Amino acid sequence: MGNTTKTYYRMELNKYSKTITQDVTQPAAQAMLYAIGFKEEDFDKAQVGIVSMGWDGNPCNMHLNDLATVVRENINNTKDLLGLRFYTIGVSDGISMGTDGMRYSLVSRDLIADSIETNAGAQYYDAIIAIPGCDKNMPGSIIAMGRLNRPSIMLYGGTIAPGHYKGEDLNIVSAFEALGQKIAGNLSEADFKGIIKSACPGAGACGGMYTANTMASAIEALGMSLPNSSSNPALSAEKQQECQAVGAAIKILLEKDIKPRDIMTREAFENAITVVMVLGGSTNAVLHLIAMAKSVDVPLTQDDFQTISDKIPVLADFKPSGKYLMEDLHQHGGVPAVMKYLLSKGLLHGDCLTVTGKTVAENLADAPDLDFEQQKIIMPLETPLKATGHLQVLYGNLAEGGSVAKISGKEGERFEGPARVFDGEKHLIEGLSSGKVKHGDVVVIRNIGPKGAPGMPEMLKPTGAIIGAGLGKSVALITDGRFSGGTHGFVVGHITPEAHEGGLIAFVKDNDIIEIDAINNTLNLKVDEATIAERKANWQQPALKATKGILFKYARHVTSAANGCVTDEA
Ligand SMILES: CC(C)(O)[C@@H](O)C(=O)O
Ligand SMILES: [Mg+2]
Repeated sequence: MGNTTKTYYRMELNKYSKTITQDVTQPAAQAMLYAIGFKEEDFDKAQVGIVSMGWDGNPCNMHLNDLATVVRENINNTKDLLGLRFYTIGVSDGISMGTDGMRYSLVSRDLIADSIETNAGAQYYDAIIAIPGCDKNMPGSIIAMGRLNRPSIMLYGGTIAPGHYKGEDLNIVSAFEALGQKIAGNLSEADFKGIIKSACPGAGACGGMYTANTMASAIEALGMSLPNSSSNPALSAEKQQECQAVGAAIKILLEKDIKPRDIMTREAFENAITVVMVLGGSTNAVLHLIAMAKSVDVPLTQDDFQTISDKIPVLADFKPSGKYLMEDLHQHGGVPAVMKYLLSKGLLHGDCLTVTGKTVAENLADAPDLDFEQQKIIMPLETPLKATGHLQVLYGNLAEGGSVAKISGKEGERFEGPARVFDGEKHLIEGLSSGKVKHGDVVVIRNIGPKGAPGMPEMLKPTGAIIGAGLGKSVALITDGRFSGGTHGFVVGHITPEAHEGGLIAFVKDNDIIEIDAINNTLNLKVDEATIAERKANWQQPALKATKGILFKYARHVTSAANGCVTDEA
């Protein structure tokens, strides 16, 4: 195959794939590469695995295979590189939410990580470009990149455009909240239908600062995607340009041998958390970033989020609790403009390396400046939406291992009320319709943790319905499950230990008083010790709800929410 003239430099670019392409004892492997169309010169190229999470059944993912094709063309037009597409699965949270299907959502994060690791590991790809859309796709991609530690770039599929109905801008959460509005008798059947038909106009991930846009922003701040990747909309010319830019960028990473472990440092994770806090991002960022950090052995805990939350304000007025969508920020300089502002105020580590081969500060040098007159999406530090972060880590007898609250400040920061207990979310909608849930209640949804559900589903159907029913300011909700980025209101999730592990949440009864204090960061059941001991006396761990298949395997291996729900720890 004419490899006698190869230089050391060339050998380095294909340092993994040469195991397949150069070894004379691998003739069958090489025969197979001829079968897929390799020419003589292709055997000397670095192989870039391009993994798309594209599939027809979800707006967040429906366009990703097209992006992957553009990326492959760009890679193949880049000297010394050869692109090979492969595909992995996804789960649409928007579609499976509120059903048993949602148990597979968080599971899909680890399946994505495992499948990318498997394909790229087995085929000896020298570099990875991942093209994710819906929220778990992104941490799944990054976890695989961290494990493989080969030059990698994530190219986010991009945000959806707003929908429109009767002069209102809509998004997916409008459809979730419409149910509560209908239950409360505030929405006609025709408008209910109208909202459903118009909420999502086409390709792209859910448009507010929900989990997809949160994770995309966090990963851009982490340095693992090109600048603007998180705010370039799905169907924009800029997203196409981004696809045309990855070839040159991955080549630089290969040449300089810049790997995920060089980029995903402790300081880079601090940058990511700071950006999540400033943007008012999803609670899911806590467990996903912990899991991503574990993939590169960077120590990161829930308490690190609290430390950053204590000093970083919420500056962005994004949905779900605010007004704007990611596409709006794109019009005003995107995430780089926000990062440039934060860097100028000393709130980001500027010397972290990124997938451009340059540092955060170097990337941001030419980014546009935020214009606080022209736009009201991002507020200046002097007038934040909330003086400290909205993500608060609460401990107490109900959460000895911690819990994560999302406190926008709009609903207050303390809440005390009688428990209204639901095992799983199904009966909550009935509870709302029948008036079982009243002003002042603390709704408890339990037995939906990582092991107990299994799969720790997101509770957007109940929280959306509570908001839609007008109870958002007067009802709190606590759970051992997790939340969608679209959830707002007074909510506490990720309660550890979960009910299935014998956490106190398993022993709460209707009308017990629960106190949530996001000033002192506590979450307590105000029931005396003797009564608690009595309730716990005959407890036996329930059997796993899944007895075979992926949910069984997951329940057996998954760790707690506080540990990022990782599945590959002894
Ligand atoms: C369906 C949503 C809004 O995308 C949700 O899955 C999230 O986590 O934000
Ligand atoms: Mg989600």
